[in-house]
Amino acid sequence: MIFRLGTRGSPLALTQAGMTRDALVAAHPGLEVELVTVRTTGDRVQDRALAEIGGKALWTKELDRALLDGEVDACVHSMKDVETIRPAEIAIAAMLPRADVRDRLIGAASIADLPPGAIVGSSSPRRRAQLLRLRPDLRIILFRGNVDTRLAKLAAGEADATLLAAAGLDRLGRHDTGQAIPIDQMLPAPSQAAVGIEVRAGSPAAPLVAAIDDAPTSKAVLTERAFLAALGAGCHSPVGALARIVEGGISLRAQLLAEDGSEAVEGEQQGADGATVGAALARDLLGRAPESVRRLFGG
Ligand SMILES: NCc1[nH]cc(CCC(=O)O)c1CC(=O)O
Repeated sequence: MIFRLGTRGSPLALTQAGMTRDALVAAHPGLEVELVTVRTTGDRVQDRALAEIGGKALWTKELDRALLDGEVDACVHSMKDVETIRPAEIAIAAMLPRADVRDRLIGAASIADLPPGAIVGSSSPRRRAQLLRLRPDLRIILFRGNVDTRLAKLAAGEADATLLAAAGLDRLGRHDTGQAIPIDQMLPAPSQAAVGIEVRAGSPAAPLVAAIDDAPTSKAVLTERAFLAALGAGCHSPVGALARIVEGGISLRAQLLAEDGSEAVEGEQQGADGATVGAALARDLLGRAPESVRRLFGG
């Protein structure tokens, strides 16, 4: 039997699919894994913000269909790009060990070092709001495309700086690109730096893939996703969230922002159960959020 693993075709997606294949083969010696590349709407449309054209489903829709039609046995995703609510027939069977969760700034040594009025390329509402919160003088312009495309735009002078996830840069071997921004300055996106593998619920692939699950990563990322679900967050709402395993359970930090960064609310909660912690922190933050922030969330 050949195990068919669906993936997007970007260099980062193919790297993550290769890591998944290696983990599957290590857990199941002799298993033959074939990568099946699927082009998604998110890959095709490069000139508009995702919010305008339909959101995160654009990264998964075509892969979901290939999975549900039985063309592939499993799909590899950056969990950050996977919608909070998934079709009932699809299950997240495993996550690979999480990479560096931080964002990296490329083009300046730190956020404080950016010249007054500098132009920063980013299409992420979270990064935009967090940057403007720290530096209201900055100008944020739309920057889309895969990691290499964005670095090329920066090199071409379209912006003074850009922000990218350390995880993606590291996985592409770009360990020296950019400066890591401390978590206290920029809380990462929920699920950032996590790779997840989805299967058809109840299929033979489910236990096979579950064998490579990194439990601490799954626990943290599922907590961040529970928080998002409880927020009723549209996927374009400016929100940061990071869970970590602590003695006796899980601790979750999160921040909600107004789109222009003028207002924000943040907090931290801890408990034994990730879903409970996520829901409790969502309730707490929504209860305290100023109107400019609360109206961005579905409640
Ligand atoms: N939205 C694009 C996306 N999805 C996942 C990553 C990087 C890897 C990750 O965070 O898991 C990126 C690029 C980026 O934000 O720099």
